[in-house]
Amino acid sequence: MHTSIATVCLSGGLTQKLHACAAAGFDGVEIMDSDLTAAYESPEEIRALCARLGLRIEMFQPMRDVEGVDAETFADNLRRAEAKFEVMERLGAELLLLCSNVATATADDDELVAAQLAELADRAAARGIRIAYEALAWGRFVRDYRHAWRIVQLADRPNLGLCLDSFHILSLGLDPAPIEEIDGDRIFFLQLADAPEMELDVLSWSRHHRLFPGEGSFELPAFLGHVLRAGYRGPLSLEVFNDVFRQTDPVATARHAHRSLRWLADRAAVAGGWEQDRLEPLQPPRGVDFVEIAGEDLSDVDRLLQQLGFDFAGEHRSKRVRLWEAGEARIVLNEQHRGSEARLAGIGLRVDDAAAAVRRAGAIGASEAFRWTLEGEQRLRGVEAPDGTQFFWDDRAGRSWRDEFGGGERGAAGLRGWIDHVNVGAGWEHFDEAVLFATSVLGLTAETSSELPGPQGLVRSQVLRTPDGAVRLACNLAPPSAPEMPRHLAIRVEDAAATARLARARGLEFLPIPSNYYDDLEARFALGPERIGELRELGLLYDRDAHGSFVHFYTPTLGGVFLEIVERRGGYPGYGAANAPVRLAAQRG
Ligand SMILES: O=C(O)c1ccc(O)c(O)c1
Ligand SMILES: [Mg+2]
Repeated sequence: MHTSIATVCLSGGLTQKLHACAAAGFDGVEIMDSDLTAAYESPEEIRALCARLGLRIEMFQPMRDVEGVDAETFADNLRRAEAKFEVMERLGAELLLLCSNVATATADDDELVAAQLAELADRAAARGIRIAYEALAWGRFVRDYRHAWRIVQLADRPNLGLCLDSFHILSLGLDPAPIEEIDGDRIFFLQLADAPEMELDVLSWSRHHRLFPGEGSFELPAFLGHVLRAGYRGPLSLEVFNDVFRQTDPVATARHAHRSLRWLADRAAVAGGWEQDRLEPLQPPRGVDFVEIAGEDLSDVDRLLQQLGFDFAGEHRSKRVRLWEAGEARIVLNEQHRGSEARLAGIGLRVDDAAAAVRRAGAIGASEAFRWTLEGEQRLRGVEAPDGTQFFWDDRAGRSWRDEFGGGERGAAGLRGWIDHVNVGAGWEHFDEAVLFATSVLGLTAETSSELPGPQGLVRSQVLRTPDGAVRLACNLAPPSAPEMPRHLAIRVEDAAATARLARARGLEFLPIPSNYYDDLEARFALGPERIGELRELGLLYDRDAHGSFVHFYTPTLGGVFLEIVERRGGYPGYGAANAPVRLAAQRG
């Protein structure tokens, strides 16, 4: 696989972008003329920089709105083209991207369009330049790649072919299967972009909301399969117009972009049954082994866990680390982090083959997590998520690392629990990347995202989980005004009311819930005075759907973390989303 990326995906000046592309491991770039025009470096200097960085200039987009116009306009377009061919020669670029005319075309006449493209191609041929014609979804007359292919066939020039762009094809709902009927040698270039489902005009959708493969709702592995089966062997090039990626660190974005291509090539290889570009198989985790909270002084978290009914399971024999347990729920408190307040720092996952998970993560470009490990201790290996949360894999069911803890008493307090879900949060600049990380590295499945009303506006929320629900992460998009939203850990218990009563008796204060909430609850579910009275007295939240019911409560926030206790009855699949506004408002105080 040859990888390429359009410079329009990244922020910064052209030379900065090129350095970022090279550092991320791309083999080539597509350059948009606006990037070159705004650069102080000459085309020769850009060419030399690319050569030094080991980047091929795969394609250059120097002009638009060329074909389907009257004779006078076309004559001027040819003059423009000659000037741009010269720039391409200086740049060392031999493939020119020509988008279908969106503005100046006056004739819906394939013969005329083909004749004009043929003339342009002949002039380009004299300079050794090839032209890739791309149907834009909002083209004046040419919007469908099959239409563009008919025109290219009519023009019949060896140096005129197609540029296929997944966005223009899939956004219009066009069937990608007939791509296989196109002669693969005439597909000169392939641009790849994903996108979320949206009700929006296609131009705005394309210019602002494209995503890297694996982050939206397009079936890109299947799409790529069609293109490869047509015989295309050119580079896979990302062309992602997105306001977030245009504002964030280009080095980080380029790495993120490269990871998305590795993911896509692997998925296409698996679906298509070919060996090339395969990664180690994805391993959906079997469960959560532990959750780690880190900070300088976690004594208030100790108190909280004791009040909730967790057992103190011991201190680590050589590190300032403590273990608390409630049945299958294991919480590690790590005080090796000077100067930081409590935060949710890591998650241990159980998999069948931890070494294979680490290899796959490395191949896809995830950063390995660093962890102090002393002689004789189990080495936990894992990776860092885009927001810095560490994920560790263990295939020994947690027994060996737990043996490193001593001096506690397991089973004393008697609370039985499981880690139900972990809210990992993500800043606005990491959200889409966090989704790709969870699917491509952790082997989780993304559910459709939803929006929860909060006191500072809607909070975008994305659940990532295993199909069996053994591992569930909730990723909430923090608003720019509150980038450090607290994260939380939800413990599932058999009886949330009993847990709440005991915790209250041990002095735990809950997040206060407004009385209006219980009036509303009674109106919605007619639970009866006794049940409502109990919920109100204990400060519990409630939800119900066709599958079952959900009772939960929240602890106060300690530093940057809080806990939630949940009880699921029947097959209730959700997270009490209806109660999120109450919780978010209560936490705001
Ligand atoms: O939005 C655009 O103008 C634009 C330009 C070049 C492309 O390849 C494309 O897909 C869109
Ligand atoms: Mg394109």
